[in-house]
Amino acid sequence: MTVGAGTGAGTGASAGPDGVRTRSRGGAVALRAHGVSRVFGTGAGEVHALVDVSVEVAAGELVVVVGPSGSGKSTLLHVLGGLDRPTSGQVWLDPAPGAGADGQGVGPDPGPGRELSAMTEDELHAVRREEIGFVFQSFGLVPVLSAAENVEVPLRLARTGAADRARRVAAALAAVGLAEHAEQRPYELSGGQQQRVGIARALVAQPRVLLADEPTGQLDSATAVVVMDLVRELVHSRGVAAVVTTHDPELVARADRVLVLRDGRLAPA
Ligand SMILES: Nc1ncnc2c1ncn2[C@@H]1O[C@H](COP(=O)(O)OP(=O)(O)OP(=O)(O)O)[C@@H](O)[C@H]1O
Repeated sequence: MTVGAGTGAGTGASAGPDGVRTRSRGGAVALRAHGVSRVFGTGAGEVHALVDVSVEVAAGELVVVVGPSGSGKSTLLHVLGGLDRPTSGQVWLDPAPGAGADGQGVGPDPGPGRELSAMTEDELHAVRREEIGFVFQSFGLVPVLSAAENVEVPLRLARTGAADRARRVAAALAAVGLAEHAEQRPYELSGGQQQRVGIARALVAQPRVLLADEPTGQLDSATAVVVMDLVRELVHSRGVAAVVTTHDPELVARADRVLVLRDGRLAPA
């Protein structure tokens, strides 16, 4: 685990000259933010929720974001996942390695990667549906649907064929240890089981990126550790680039790298 992440003491990590928080595992960069700021206008004035945040996340890397309440963790996740747009700065999926404007892969131009922050709403919808999995603190399951039907939702949205859907839902439920619970509705499952359904749903469409906002916030600490271990195992085995926010120090130990946000800024390592 690398804490602070500026210097990246893990495998294959390095700090770019522009202070980009580089990856700590060896996979290719899957997600990259450069100089991202987000300002909210409120009745009381401007809130600078994110200030000049730069970060890279590699395929197969689990990055955990910590920080006090209001430090910008959820805002960062929303901007990384295309649920919100930065006021300034850019977010890219699949930035090309070594294609930066300065020839070292660290400039503001990432080469032929796809800039999330410049996409139309329709393009963003498609990318969020097909390439980004979201996990929520409150699970976000549809109460009248079974576990299998909840997991199936992203595949229906992607118009995946019925036979393929059935196969992939069964595999996703098996991957989170819920093969025996496919027909149960959320209220018939424990909190940990419900969140495992949420994780299966997030991963069933085989996204490149997984974003989880306090995924264990409603779970007791023993269950939280089991769920986080599952997330870690799936992220590593499937090569997904994952960013997870948490307040729970126990979960931080599961991270490949920890980012600390304070007042919207990444704290130095
Ligand atoms: N839609 C919004 N409009 C105005 N201000 C907002 C909005 N969303 C977030 N903020 C403000 O931006 C700052 C960062 O909020 P954010 O939710 O990202 O923090 P957080 O670290 O996730 O907090 P918590 O740990 O309590 O969930 C806070 O001051 C918050 O009040």
